[in-house]
Amino acid sequence: MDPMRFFFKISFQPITTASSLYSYTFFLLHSINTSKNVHGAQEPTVRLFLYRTAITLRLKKWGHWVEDRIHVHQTLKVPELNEDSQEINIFYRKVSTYLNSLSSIEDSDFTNLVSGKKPNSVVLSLDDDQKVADTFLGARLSWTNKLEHINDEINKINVSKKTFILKIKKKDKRRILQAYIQHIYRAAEDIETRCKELKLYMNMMTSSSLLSACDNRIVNRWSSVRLSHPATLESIAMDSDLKKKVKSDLELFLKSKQYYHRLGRVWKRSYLLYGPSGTGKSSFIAAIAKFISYDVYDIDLSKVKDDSDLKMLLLQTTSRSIIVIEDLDRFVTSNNSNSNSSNLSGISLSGILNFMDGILNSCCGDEKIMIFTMNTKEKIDQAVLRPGRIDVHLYFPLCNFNSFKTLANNCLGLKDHKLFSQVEEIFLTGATISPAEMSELMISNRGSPGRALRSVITALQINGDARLSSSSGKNGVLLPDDTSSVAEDSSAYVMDGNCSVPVVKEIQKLYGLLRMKSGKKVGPSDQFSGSIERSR
Ligand SMILES: Nc1ncnc2c1ncn2[C@@H]1O[C@H](COP(=O)(O)OP(=O)(O)OP(=O)(O)O)[C@@H](O)[C@H]1O
Ligand SMILES: [Mg+2]
Repeated sequence: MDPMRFFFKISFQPITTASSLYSYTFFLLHSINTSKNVHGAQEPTVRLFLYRTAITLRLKKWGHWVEDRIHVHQTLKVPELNEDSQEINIFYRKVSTYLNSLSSIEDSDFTNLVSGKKPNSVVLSLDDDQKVADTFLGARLSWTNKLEHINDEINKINVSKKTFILKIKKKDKRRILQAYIQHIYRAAEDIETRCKELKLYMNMMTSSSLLSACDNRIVNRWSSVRLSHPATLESIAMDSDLKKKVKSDLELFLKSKQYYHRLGRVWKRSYLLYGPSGTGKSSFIAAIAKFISYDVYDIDLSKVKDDSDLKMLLLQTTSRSIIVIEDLDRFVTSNNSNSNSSNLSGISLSGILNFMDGILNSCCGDEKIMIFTMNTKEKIDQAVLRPGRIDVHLYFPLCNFNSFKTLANNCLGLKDHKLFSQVEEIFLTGATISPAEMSELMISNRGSPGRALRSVITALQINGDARLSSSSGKNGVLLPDDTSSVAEDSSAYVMDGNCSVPVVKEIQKLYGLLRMKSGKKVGPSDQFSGSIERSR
């Protein structure tokens, strides 16, 4: 046989099974024998290694065979349907998901490939009567996917019954069975979460007729679509350290069920994303949802009738989800705090505060992330921002040179270009632009990177000029208490209420401007494109 053809035939099988290993051994030895071996001295070593590995595997298999004959085993059945109710046995589903994820199924000589739940995904699936091995806490277990055909004498039909059969040593059963079942549940839930198709839920308007028609019934207030937003954490232009911190914060949250429960707290975490328009806040929410595989419940407050309607919406959310309220600053401002009302007719400020941290959060399944977005947090009622209601504050700034580079890489595939230095110099003058505007310029000129960068430079110059002329009324000094986007930008540096850093930033900008006007080249500023502030 042509060795290359043989190689292609076997190369899709993992090498870990004995049979595959024999095939590889055969192929390699065949190649060694048929080709002129340039490494002639190594041939015996390779041959020895392959024989030794294959023999070890075979001996291991025999060892298991002998062990299986010596020990008393017990067999446990997991039927697809519950015997009494004939409803689906949930544990059967979990076992199926779990077994199909085992690495030993990949090693089988034969297995099925079926389409997964995500578009274009393919997953492995056990075949009828196929056996698969597993190990847990040092015990060896064997599963069989049994399909029984039963003759139903009464109804005169043939019925197929699917069952998973677990073979376990009697001595191991008492020691590991309970823990093993919990392990299967946990692993299957993790896989289901990762593989599920994400959904975006939106609240529907409550019409009075709908409510009166359903006086005594709970109406589902959510409608859902597939969450198909293409943003990922990788595609968001953001300070890389900040991105890492957010990722590890989320990962820690996911692992902290016991911790939260021990503290007697609801297992939830709240984020505030704030910053000018077009800086990626909404895209970031979609990216987080994908990162942790959570559904998103997007609450449009203008469609919420009153406080109890808001409570009902929360009650109808499921665990492992992200609850989002966008543009909260439009609805809750500090002016309303005395009147205990929001800018919405039926919803009170206390209704929103209770929504954020109230007892209801514990009634609708925990493991929730709450995300609120706003353009500025200056005018928001401070009660909204207190720790517990908002755990992490994330600032989304306008573009700096680093985020420009990320966008140039994402949109134009450019890692470097001769015009980069010119872009950097303009950023040092304090000129800036939103990532939305920047990416739009790049995408519409993607056919010519040079033209795209020149259009970015022009846009930055125009924005810079506009900023200069607007600040000239203040003797050319950008004040830190300016409530324009500069003041917003400066809050990225406020950690634990220290307000001295923004002034430094303004001086840096002014310095950059003066250096550029005098024609001298300025080194890259150490700008930080975002911040993570924790309120604990
Ligand atoms: N930091 C960023 N990285 C990558 N793309 C971005 C970023 N910011 C904005 N964009 C792009 O700009 C567009 C608008 O972004 P997005 O809607 O997320 O902004 P936003 O902050 O939510 O704005 P608004 O406050 O007006 O709701 C999106 O298409 C997104 O891809
Ligand atoms: Mg948005």
